[in-house]
Amino acid sequence: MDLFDVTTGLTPIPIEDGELAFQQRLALPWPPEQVLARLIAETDWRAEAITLWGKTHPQPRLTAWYGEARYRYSGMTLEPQPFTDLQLAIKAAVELATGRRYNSVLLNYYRDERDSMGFHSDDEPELGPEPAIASVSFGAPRTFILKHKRLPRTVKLALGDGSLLLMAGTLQRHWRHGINKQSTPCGPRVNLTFRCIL
Ligand SMILES: O=C(O)CCC(=O)C(=O)O
Ligand SMILES: [Fe+2]
Repeated sequence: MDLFDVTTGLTPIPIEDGELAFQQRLALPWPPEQVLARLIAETDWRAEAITLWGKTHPQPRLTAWYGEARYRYSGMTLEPQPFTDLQLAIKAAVELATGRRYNSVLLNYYRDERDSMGFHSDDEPELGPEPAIASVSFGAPRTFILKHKRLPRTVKLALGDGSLLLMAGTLQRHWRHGINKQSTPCGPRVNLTFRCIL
């Protein structure tokens, strides 16, 4: 099956050493601002700690892990909570749009312009060698930055309200991605990355 079949509405973004595809607006039964408000209110948000240079800090955003599988990253094991009805509805729309199945979701809540996500690859062994990771964003647009691990290449994408970004193929092996703090004030944003834990 062609991952980028035009009938999915996903448009490939040409990139070396990986696959990326983008859809401005994922088809959902509710307007994105309603989904954002419900995700903020209904998610069991956690302020996980990170250790940098031997010092422990709260992560600069809130997170939550839902679905059917345990997840280990950065030395933490996240026990999942069962998918909510809203997450299942978003997951169904994402599966239809991407032609792939997912069994888990990581939610990130960027409360304002000061929240961020450090550069990383989603390359944990339990995701498999060429994971499909579907990223859905609600709320304030933020700039998603991809940096190649060896080549001097940077790709910037504005991930707007209700958008869908699919990362696939060898992308995680060759690129890191992250979201920087920004100086321009902005409202809240919630991002969901649907994954398939093997
Ligand atoms: O918030 C985003 O767009 C990125 C999220 C991300 O990279 C992740 O959850 O692994
Ligand atoms: Fe990521």
